[in-house]
Amino acid sequence: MRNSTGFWLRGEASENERRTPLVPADAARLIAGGVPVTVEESAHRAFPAAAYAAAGARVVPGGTWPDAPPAAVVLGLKEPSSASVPLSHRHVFFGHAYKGQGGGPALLRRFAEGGGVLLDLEYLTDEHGRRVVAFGHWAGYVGAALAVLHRRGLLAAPLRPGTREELDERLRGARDDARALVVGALGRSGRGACEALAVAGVRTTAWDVAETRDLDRAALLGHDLLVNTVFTTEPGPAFLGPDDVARADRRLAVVSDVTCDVTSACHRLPVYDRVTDWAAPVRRLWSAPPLDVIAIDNLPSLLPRESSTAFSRGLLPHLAVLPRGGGVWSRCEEHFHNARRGPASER
Ligand SMILES: NC(=O)c1ccc[n+]([C@@H]2O[C@H](COP(=O)([O-])OP(=O)(O)OC[C@H]3O[C@@H](n4cnc5c(N)ncnc54)[C@H](O)[C@@H]3O)[C@@H](O)[C@H]2O)c1
Repeated sequence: MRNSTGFWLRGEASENERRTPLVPADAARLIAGGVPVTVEESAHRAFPAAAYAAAGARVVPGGTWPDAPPAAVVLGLKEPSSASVPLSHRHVFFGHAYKGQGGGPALLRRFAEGGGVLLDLEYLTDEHGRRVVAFGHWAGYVGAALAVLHRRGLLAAPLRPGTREELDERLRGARDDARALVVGALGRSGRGACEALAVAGVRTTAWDVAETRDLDRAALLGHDLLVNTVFTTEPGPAFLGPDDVARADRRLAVVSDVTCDVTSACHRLPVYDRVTDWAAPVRRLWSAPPLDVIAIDNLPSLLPRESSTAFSRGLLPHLAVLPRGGGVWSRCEEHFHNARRGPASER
Protein backbone atom coordinates (compact mmCIF):
# COMPACT_ATOMS: atom_id res chain seq x y z
CA MET A 1 0.00 0.00 0.00
CA ARG A 2 1.90 3.02 -1.26
CA ASN A 3 2.01 6.21 0.83
CA SER A 4 -0.12 4.60 3.49
CA THR A 5 0.21 2.64 6.67
CA GLY A 6 -2.88 0.65 5.87
CA PHE A 7 -6.25 0.39 7.57
CA TRP A 8 -7.10 1.03 11.20
CA LEU A 9 -10.33 -0.72 12.22
CA ARG A 10 -12.00 1.20 15.05
CA GLY A 11 -14.11 -0.33 17.78
CA GLU A 12 -17.69 1.00 17.56
CA ALA A 13 -18.80 3.32 20.35
CA SER A 14 -22.30 1.87 20.76
CA GLU A 15 -22.62 -1.37 22.69
CA ASN A 16 -25.57 -2.33 20.48
CA GLU A 17 -23.36 -2.13 17.41
CA ARG A 18 -21.79 -5.55 17.07
CA ARG A 19 -21.22 -5.26 13.33
CA THR A 20 -17.96 -4.39 11.61
CA PRO A 21 -17.12 -3.33 8.04
CA LEU A 22 -14.10 -5.67 7.92
CA VAL A 23 -14.23 -9.28 9.15
CA PRO A 24 -11.08 -11.27 10.03
CA ALA A 25 -11.09 -13.35 6.82
CA ASP A 26 -11.05 -10.18 4.70
CA ALA A 27 -8.46 -8.53 6.94
CA ALA A 28 -6.29 -11.59 6.17
CA ARG A 29 -6.83 -11.00 2.43
CA LEU A 30 -5.73 -7.38 2.69
CA ILE A 31 -2.69 -8.38 4.72
CA ALA A 32 -1.81 -11.09 2.20
CA GLY A 33 -1.90 -8.36 -0.45
CA GLY A 34 0.69 -6.35 1.50
CA VAL A 35 -1.72 -3.97 3.24
CA PRO A 36 -1.15 -3.61 6.99
CA VAL A 37 -4.28 -3.82 9.16
CA THR A 38 -4.54 -2.58 12.74
CA VAL A 39 -7.59 -3.59 14.78
CA GLU A 40 -8.84 -2.00 17.98
CA GLU A 41 -10.03 -4.29 20.74
CA SER A 42 -13.78 -4.12 21.26
CA ALA A 43 -15.89 -5.87 23.88
CA HIS A 44 -18.98 -5.96 21.67
CA ARG A 45 -17.75 -6.60 18.10
CA ALA A 46 -19.16 -9.92 16.84
CA PHE A 47 -15.63 -11.07 15.90
CA PRO A 48 -13.02 -11.36 18.68
CA ALA A 49 -9.71 -9.49 18.47
CA ALA A 50 -7.95 -12.87 18.58
CA ALA A 51 -9.45 -13.75 15.18
CA TYR A 52 -7.93 -10.60 13.68
CA ALA A 53 -4.60 -11.34 15.37
CA ALA A 54 -4.69 -14.84 13.86
CA ALA A 55 -5.32 -13.16 10.49
CA GLY A 56 -2.07 -11.22 10.91
CA ALA A 57 -3.50 -7.90 12.13
CA ARG A 58 -1.90 -5.81 14.84
CA VAL A 59 -4.30 -5.52 17.78
CA VAL A 60 -4.36 -2.28 19.79
CA PRO A 61 -6.53 -0.97 22.65
CA GLY A 62 -9.98 0.40 21.81
CA GLY A 63 -10.36 4.14 21.20
CA THR A 64 -6.76 4.69 20.11
CA TRP A 65 -7.63 5.66 16.51
CA PRO A 66 -6.74 9.36 17.07
CA ASP A 67 -3.12 8.14 17.40
CA ALA A 68 -3.19 6.18 14.12
CA PRO A 69 -0.39 7.16 11.73
CA PRO A 70 -1.53 10.20 9.71
CA ALA A 71 -1.62 8.25 6.44
CA ALA A 72 -3.74 5.38 7.82
CA VAL A 73 -7.34 5.04 6.69
CA VAL A 74 -9.61 4.69 9.72
CA LEU A 75 -12.48 2.24 9.21
CA GLY A 76 -15.77 2.05 11.09
CA LEU A 77 -19.53 2.01 10.68
CA LYS A 78 -20.81 4.90 12.81
CA GLU A 79 -19.33 8.26 13.82
CA PRO A 80 -16.16 7.90 15.91
CA SER A 81 -16.58 8.49 19.63
CA SER A 82 -14.81 11.35 21.46
CA ALA A 83 -16.97 13.99 19.80
CA SER A 84 -14.53 16.74 20.76
CA VAL A 85 -11.62 15.15 18.87
CA PRO A 86 -11.07 16.76 15.44
CA LEU A 87 -10.92 14.23 12.60
CA SER A 88 -7.61 14.43 10.79
CA HIS A 89 -7.43 11.09 8.99
CA ARG A 90 -9.22 9.70 6.00
CA HIS A 91 -12.24 8.02 7.63
CA VAL A 92 -14.55 5.43 6.09
CA PHE A 93 -17.97 5.14 7.84
CA PHE A 94 -21.68 6.04 7.53
CA GLY A 95 -21.76 9.74 8.38
CA HIS A 96 -25.48 10.52 7.90
CA ALA A 97 -24.34 14.11 7.52
CA TYR A 98 -25.19 15.30 4.02
CA LYS A 99 -29.01 15.34 3.96
CA GLY A 100 -29.79 17.79 6.73
CA GLN A 101 -29.57 15.20 9.52
CA GLY A 102 -29.29 16.61 13.04
CA GLY A 103 -25.65 15.74 13.78
CA GLY A 104 -24.39 16.54 10.28
CA PRO A 105 -22.99 20.04 10.82
CA ALA A 106 -21.13 19.02 13.99
CA LEU A 107 -19.57 16.03 12.23
CA LEU A 108 -18.47 18.12 9.24
CA ARG A 109 -17.02 20.64 11.66
CA ARG A 110 -14.90 17.89 13.24
CA PHE A 111 -13.46 17.20 9.79
CA ALA A 112 -12.93 20.89 9.09
CA GLU A 113 -11.03 21.27 12.37
CA GLY A 114 -8.87 18.21 11.81
CA GLY A 115 -8.34 18.53 8.05
CA GLY A 116 -9.49 14.95 7.50
CA VAL A 117 -11.77 13.48 4.83
CA LEU A 118 -14.96 11.45 5.20
CA LEU A 119 -15.37 8.66 2.68
CA ASP A 120 -19.02 8.00 3.47
CA LEU A 121 -20.06 4.39 2.86
CA GLU A 122 -23.54 5.50 1.80
CA TYR A 123 -21.99 7.39 -1.11
CA LEU A 124 -19.83 4.58 -2.40
CA THR A 125 -21.53 4.29 -5.79
CA ASP A 126 -20.85 2.99 -9.28
CA GLU A 127 -20.93 5.21 -12.37
CA HIS A 128 -24.75 4.88 -12.47
CA GLY A 129 -25.12 6.14 -8.92
CA ARG A 130 -25.97 2.67 -7.54
CA ARG A 131 -24.56 1.86 -4.13
CA VAL A 132 -21.87 -0.80 -4.36
CA VAL A 133 -22.09 -2.00 -0.77
CA ALA A 134 -25.04 -2.03 1.64
CA PHE A 135 -26.58 -4.02 4.48
CA GLY A 136 -29.90 -4.49 2.66
CA HIS A 137 -29.99 -8.26 2.20
CA TRP A 138 -29.92 -9.09 5.90
CA ALA A 139 -32.26 -6.20 6.72
CA GLY A 140 -34.87 -7.80 4.48
CA TYR A 141 -34.14 -11.26 5.82
CA VAL A 142 -34.60 -10.22 9.44
CA GLY A 143 -37.57 -7.93 8.66
CA ALA A 144 -39.48 -10.78 7.02
CA ALA A 145 -38.44 -13.25 9.72
CA LEU A 146 -39.78 -11.01 12.48
CA ALA A 147 -43.12 -10.69 10.67
CA VAL A 148 -43.44 -14.49 10.40
CA LEU A 149 -42.46 -15.07 14.02
CA HIS A 150 -44.89 -12.43 15.22
CA ARG A 151 -47.77 -13.95 13.26
CA ARG A 152 -46.96 -17.33 14.76
CA GLY A 153 -46.89 -15.86 18.28
CA LEU A 154 -43.18 -16.64 18.62
CA LEU A 155 -41.66 -13.17 18.77
CA ALA A 156 -40.27 -12.43 22.21
CA ALA A 157 -39.20 -8.91 23.21
CA PRO A 158 -36.72 -7.48 23.69
CA LEU A 159 -35.06 -8.66 20.49
CA ARG A 160 -31.47 -9.80 20.84
CA PRO A 161 -28.71 -10.24 18.24
CA GLY A 162 -28.17 -13.84 17.20
CA THR A 163 -27.05 -16.01 14.34
CA ARG A 164 -28.82 -17.01 11.15
CA GLU A 165 -28.73 -20.62 12.30
CA GLU A 166 -30.73 -19.77 15.42
CA LEU A 167 -33.15 -17.63 13.46
CA ASP A 168 -33.69 -20.27 10.78
CA GLU A 169 -34.33 -22.90 13.41
CA ARG A 170 -37.14 -20.74 14.80
CA LEU A 171 -38.50 -20.08 11.30
CA ARG A 172 -38.56 -23.79 10.46
CA GLY A 173 -40.01 -24.75 13.83
CA ALA A 174 -43.67 -24.15 13.01
CA ARG A 175 -45.68 -24.01 9.81
CA ASP A 176 -48.87 -22.17 8.96
CA ASP A 177 -50.92 -21.21 5.93
CA ALA A 178 -49.79 -17.57 5.87
CA ARG A 179 -49.35 -15.75 2.59
CA ALA A 180 -46.80 -12.98 2.34
CA LEU A 181 -46.31 -10.12 -0.10
CA VAL A 182 -42.88 -8.57 -0.56
CA VAL A 183 -42.90 -5.16 -2.26
CA GLY A 184 -39.52 -4.14 -3.68
CA ALA A 185 -38.77 -7.84 -4.15
CA LEU A 186 -36.07 -7.39 -6.82
CA GLY A 187 -33.83 -5.31 -4.56
CA ARG A 188 -31.26 -6.36 -1.99
CA SER A 189 -33.64 -6.30 0.99
CA GLY A 190 -36.47 -7.75 -1.07
CA ARG A 191 -34.41 -10.77 -2.09
CA GLY A 192 -33.36 -11.23 1.53
CA ALA A 193 -37.01 -11.09 2.61
CA CYS A 194 -38.04 -13.70 0.02
CA GLU A 195 -35.21 -15.97 1.19
CA ALA A 196 -36.35 -15.83 4.83
CA LEU A 197 -39.97 -16.47 3.82
CA ALA A 198 -38.84 -19.51 1.82
CA VAL A 199 -36.99 -20.85 4.87
CA ALA A 200 -40.19 -20.32 6.89
CA GLY A 201 -42.23 -22.16 4.27
CA VAL A 202 -44.45 -19.14 3.65
CA ARG A 203 -46.10 -18.76 0.24
CA THR A 204 -44.81 -15.46 -1.12
CA THR A 205 -45.89 -13.02 -3.78
CA ALA A 206 -43.10 -10.81 -5.11
CA TRP A 207 -43.90 -7.33 -6.40
CA ASP A 208 -41.58 -4.65 -7.69
CA VAL A 209 -42.10 -1.48 -9.75
CA ALA A 210 -44.12 -3.17 -12.51
CA GLU A 211 -46.68 -4.58 -10.08
CA THR A 212 -47.23 -1.41 -8.03
CA ARG A 213 -47.66 0.91 -11.01
CA ASP A 214 -51.35 0.07 -11.04
CA LEU A 215 -51.71 -1.25 -7.53
CA ASP A 216 -54.20 -4.10 -6.98
CA ARG A 217 -55.28 -3.08 -3.49
CA ALA A 218 -57.57 -6.05 -2.96
CA ALA A 219 -54.72 -8.42 -3.79
CA LEU A 220 -52.41 -6.59 -1.40
CA LEU A 221 -54.96 -6.77 1.43
CA GLY A 222 -55.54 -10.46 0.69
CA HIS A 223 -52.09 -11.37 2.06
CA ASP A 224 -51.45 -12.01 5.76
CA LEU A 225 -48.02 -10.39 5.81
CA LEU A 226 -46.68 -7.37 3.97
CA VAL A 227 -42.92 -6.78 3.86
CA ASN A 228 -42.02 -3.40 2.39
CA THR A 229 -38.47 -3.23 1.06
CA VAL A 230 -38.89 -0.48 -1.52
CA PHE A 231 -36.13 2.05 -2.00
CA THR A 232 -37.36 5.27 -3.51
CA THR A 233 -36.33 8.89 -3.48
CA GLU A 234 -39.62 10.17 -4.91
CA PRO A 235 -42.93 10.56 -3.06
CA GLY A 236 -45.63 8.33 -4.54
CA PRO A 237 -49.04 6.76 -3.90
CA ALA A 238 -49.45 4.95 -0.58
CA PHE A 239 -49.32 1.15 -0.63
CA LEU A 240 -51.56 1.16 2.42
CA GLY A 241 -53.77 3.99 3.64
CA PRO A 242 -56.11 4.59 6.57
CA ASP A 243 -59.13 3.36 4.56
CA ASP A 244 -57.42 0.03 3.93
CA VAL A 245 -56.65 -0.38 7.61
CA ALA A 246 -60.31 0.10 8.55
CA ARG A 247 -61.64 -2.47 6.06
CA ALA A 248 -63.43 -5.36 7.75
CA ASP A 249 -62.52 -7.75 4.89
CA ARG A 250 -58.80 -7.09 5.27
CA ARG A 251 -56.76 -10.28 5.64
CA LEU A 252 -53.51 -8.38 6.11
CA ALA A 253 -52.50 -8.62 9.78
CA VAL A 254 -48.77 -7.84 9.97
CA VAL A 255 -46.72 -5.19 8.17
CA SER A 256 -42.94 -5.25 8.41
CA ASP A 257 -41.61 -2.00 7.01
CA VAL A 258 -37.95 -2.61 6.28
CA THR A 259 -37.73 0.66 4.36
CA CYS A 260 -38.65 2.73 7.44
CA ASP A 261 -39.01 5.98 5.46
CA VAL A 262 -41.29 7.08 8.23
CA THR A 263 -40.11 10.67 8.59
CA SER A 264 -39.71 11.32 4.88
CA ALA A 265 -42.04 12.48 2.10
CA CYS A 266 -41.37 9.08 0.47
CA HIS A 267 -43.21 7.15 3.20
CA ARG A 268 -45.45 4.68 1.32
CA LEU A 269 -47.18 3.30 4.43
CA PRO A 270 -48.77 6.40 5.97
CA VAL A 271 -50.70 4.33 8.47
CA TYR A 272 -48.01 4.69 11.10
CA ASP A 273 -45.61 7.51 11.99
CA ARG A 274 -42.98 6.14 14.38
CA VAL A 275 -40.43 3.35 14.11
CA THR A 276 -40.47 0.50 16.61
CA ASP A 277 -37.35 -0.88 18.31
CA TRP A 278 -35.74 -3.96 19.86
CA ALA A 279 -37.44 -3.36 23.21
CA ALA A 280 -40.93 -3.07 21.70
CA PRO A 281 -40.72 -4.35 18.11
CA VAL A 282 -44.46 -4.50 17.38
CA ARG A 283 -47.08 -1.77 17.51
CA ARG A 284 -50.84 -2.44 17.11
CA LEU A 285 -52.41 -0.14 14.53
CA TRP A 286 -55.94 -1.52 14.45
CA SER A 287 -57.75 -3.98 16.65
CA ALA A 288 -60.54 -5.63 14.62
CA PRO A 289 -59.35 -7.21 12.47
CA PRO A 290 -55.92 -6.75 14.04
CA LEU A 291 -53.12 -5.01 12.17
CA ASP A 292 -49.62 -4.75 13.63
CA VAL A 293 -46.54 -2.96 12.34
CA ILE A 294 -42.88 -3.78 12.81
CA ALA A 295 -40.60 -0.92 11.73
CA ILE A 296 -37.11 -1.42 13.08
CA ASP A 297 -34.42 0.74 11.50
CA ASN A 298 -31.37 -1.30 12.57
CA LEU A 299 -32.39 -4.79 11.45
CA PRO A 300 -28.98 -6.03 10.20
CA SER A 301 -27.53 -5.53 13.69
CA LEU A 302 -29.72 -8.44 14.81
CA LEU A 303 -27.56 -10.75 12.64
CA PRO A 304 -24.19 -9.05 13.19
CA ARG A 305 -21.93 -11.84 11.94
CA GLU A 306 -23.83 -12.55 8.74
CA SER A 307 -24.44 -8.91 7.88
CA SER A 308 -20.81 -7.97 8.60
CA THR A 309 -19.51 -10.87 6.53
CA ALA A 310 -21.63 -9.88 3.52
CA PHE A 311 -20.81 -6.18 3.86
CA SER A 312 -17.08 -6.83 4.28
CA ARG A 313 -17.07 -9.12 1.22
CA GLY A 314 -18.61 -6.31 -0.84
CA LEU A 315 -16.29 -3.65 0.55
CA LEU A 316 -13.04 -5.63 0.25
CA PRO A 317 -12.35 -5.08 -3.48
CA HIS A 318 -12.90 -1.35 -3.00
CA LEU A 319 -10.62 -1.19 0.05
CA ALA A 320 -7.94 -2.96 -1.94
CA VAL A 321 -7.91 -0.12 -4.50
CA LEU A 322 -8.43 2.77 -2.07
CA PRO A 323 -4.75 3.78 -2.07
CA ARG A 324 -4.88 4.27 -5.85
CA GLY A 325 -8.08 6.32 -5.49
CA GLY A 326 -10.31 6.99 -8.49
CA GLY A 327 -13.68 5.39 -9.30
CA VAL A 328 -15.94 4.89 -6.32
CA TRP A 329 -13.59 6.73 -3.97
CA SER A 330 -13.35 9.88 -6.13
CA ARG A 331 -17.14 10.12 -6.27
CA CYS A 332 -17.33 9.53 -2.54
CA GLU A 333 -14.76 12.23 -1.79
CA GLU A 334 -16.54 14.65 -4.11
CA HIS A 335 -19.73 14.22 -2.05
CA PHE A 336 -17.74 15.11 1.05
CA HIS A 337 -16.26 18.26 -0.47
CA ASN A 338 -19.67 19.30 -1.81
CA ALA A 339 -21.19 18.83 1.63
CA ARG A 340 -18.35 20.83 3.20
CA ARG A 341 -18.99 23.66 0.77
CA GLY A 342 -22.77 23.44 1.28
CA PRO A 343 -24.90 25.31 3.79
CA ALA A 344 -24.49 22.60 6.42
CA SER A 345 -20.80 23.43 6.85
CA GLU A 346 -20.99 27.19 6.60
CA ARG A 347 -20.51 28.70 9.98
N1 LIG B 1 -34.59 -1.22 8.42
C1 LIG B 1 -33.30 -1.40 8.27
O1 LIG B 1 -32.57 -1.76 9.20
C2 LIG B 1 -32.69 -1.18 6.91
C3 LIG B 1 -31.38 -1.63 6.65
C4 LIG B 1 -30.87 -1.48 5.36
C5 LIG B 1 -31.63 -0.86 4.38
N2 LIG B 1 -32.88 -0.38 4.70
C6 LIG B 1 -33.71 0.32 3.72
O2 LIG B 1 -34.36 -0.65 2.91
C7 LIG B 1 -34.71 -0.04 1.67
C8 LIG B 1 -34.34 -0.97 0.54
O3 LIG B 1 -32.93 -1.07 0.46
P1 LIG B 1 -32.25 -1.99 -0.67
O4 LIG B 1 -30.78 -1.98 -0.40
O5 LIG B 1 -32.96 -3.28 -0.74
O6 LIG B 1 -32.59 -1.14 -1.96
P2 LIG B 1 -32.52 -1.65 -3.47
O7 LIG B 1 -32.32 -0.43 -4.28
O8 LIG B 1 -31.57 -2.79 -3.61
O9 LIG B 1 -33.98 -2.25 -3.75
C9 LIG B 1 -35.15 -1.46 -3.75
C10 LIG B 1 -36.17 -2.10 -4.64
O10 LIG B 1 -37.37 -1.31 -4.56
C11 LIG B 1 -37.95 -1.30 -5.85
N3 LIG B 1 -38.89 -0.21 -5.93
C12 LIG B 1 -38.65 1.13 -6.01
N4 LIG B 1 -39.83 1.80 -6.11
C13 LIG B 1 -40.82 0.87 -6.09
C14 LIG B 1 -42.21 0.94 -6.16
N5 LIG B 1 -42.86 2.10 -6.27
N6 LIG B 1 -42.92 -0.21 -6.13
C15 LIG B 1 -42.29 -1.40 -6.02
N7 LIG B 1 -40.97 -1.54 -5.95
C16 LIG B 1 -40.22 -0.41 -5.97
C17 LIG B 1 -36.74 -1.16 -6.78
O11 LIG B 1 -37.07 -1.48 -8.12
C18 LIG B 1 -35.77 -2.16 -6.13
O12 LIG B 1 -35.95 -3.44 -6.65
C19 LIG B 1 -33.96 1.30 1.63
O13 LIG B 1 -34.87 2.34 1.92
C20 LIG B 1 -32.94 1.17 2.73
O14 LIG B 1 -32.59 2.42 3.29
C21 LIG B 1 -33.41 -0.54 5.93
